[in-house]
Amino acid sequence: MKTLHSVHPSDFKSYNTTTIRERFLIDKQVKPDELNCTYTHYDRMIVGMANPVSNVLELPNYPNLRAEYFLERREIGIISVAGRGVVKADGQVFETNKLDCLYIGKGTKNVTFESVDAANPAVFYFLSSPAHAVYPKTLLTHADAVKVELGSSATANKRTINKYIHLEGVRSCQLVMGLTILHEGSVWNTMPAHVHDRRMEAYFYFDVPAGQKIFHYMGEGNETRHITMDNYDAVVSPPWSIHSGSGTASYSFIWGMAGENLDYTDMDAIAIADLK
Ligand SMILES: O=C(O)C(=O)C[C@H](O)C(=O)CO
Ligand SMILES: [Zn+2]
Repeated sequence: MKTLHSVHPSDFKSYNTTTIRERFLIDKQVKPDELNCTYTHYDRMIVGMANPVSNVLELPNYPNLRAEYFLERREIGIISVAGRGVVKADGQVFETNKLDCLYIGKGTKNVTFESVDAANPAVFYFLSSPAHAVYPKTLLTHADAVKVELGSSATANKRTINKYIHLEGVRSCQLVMGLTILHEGSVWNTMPAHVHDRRMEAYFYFDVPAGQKIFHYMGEGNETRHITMDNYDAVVSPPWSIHSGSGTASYSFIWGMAGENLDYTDMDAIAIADLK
């Protein structure tokens, strides 16, 4: 499993595009009949993607976890971003449609991913962080997620936030997870931008139309940089970094965090006028 190490904000200022991409971008991980994970040293979050087509894919036990099985000391949040799928967790069967979310707690020994229809295969994005307690396996449909409307068409940032795993939603030890859908004609996410010193964050962009790009902004508010991203690319955000994007078309993205607390609203906003 690939590893991403932590970066100091002072070092980040000297990074060129290639180095930023090497240190933060998780790209080209969605491949037919493959499950791929990246271990980050940001709150030990694992970022993974599974694209079962004709095979059943099992969540493996990686040697660097030094565990009996993947979820021995971890929890996992899984969101489906394409197709109809089936996730089996120690004999329990969960059927997923696009945008449904499944939480599986610590202590679950066997997790598998499969597609219902190989002609329209499922794509799963998942995040896993260390866990100290067992919370129940829970499937939350997109319809049942808490929705918050933000932004406006006038500022090209009209979007719907869907909260799945959070303090008042599906319970977890550390994971906070949901997804944001940009309305047609809106292209800016997370603007005004923010940081949260108590949590890292990862963004996974999807439903990016073919031939379009996301410009993802990172760095301290007074020292920003960008990288471009494609459909199904993920990027990690250290606690000192803004995480905001603009697309050349509307798109959606999954956000997920781990760290000190489960409070989605614990953010420090940065005024647009102060961004550099
Ligand atoms: O569009 C947005 O704004 C977001 O979705 C923000 C993320 O949810 C986030 O960064 C949470 O910390
Ligand atoms: Zn954030």
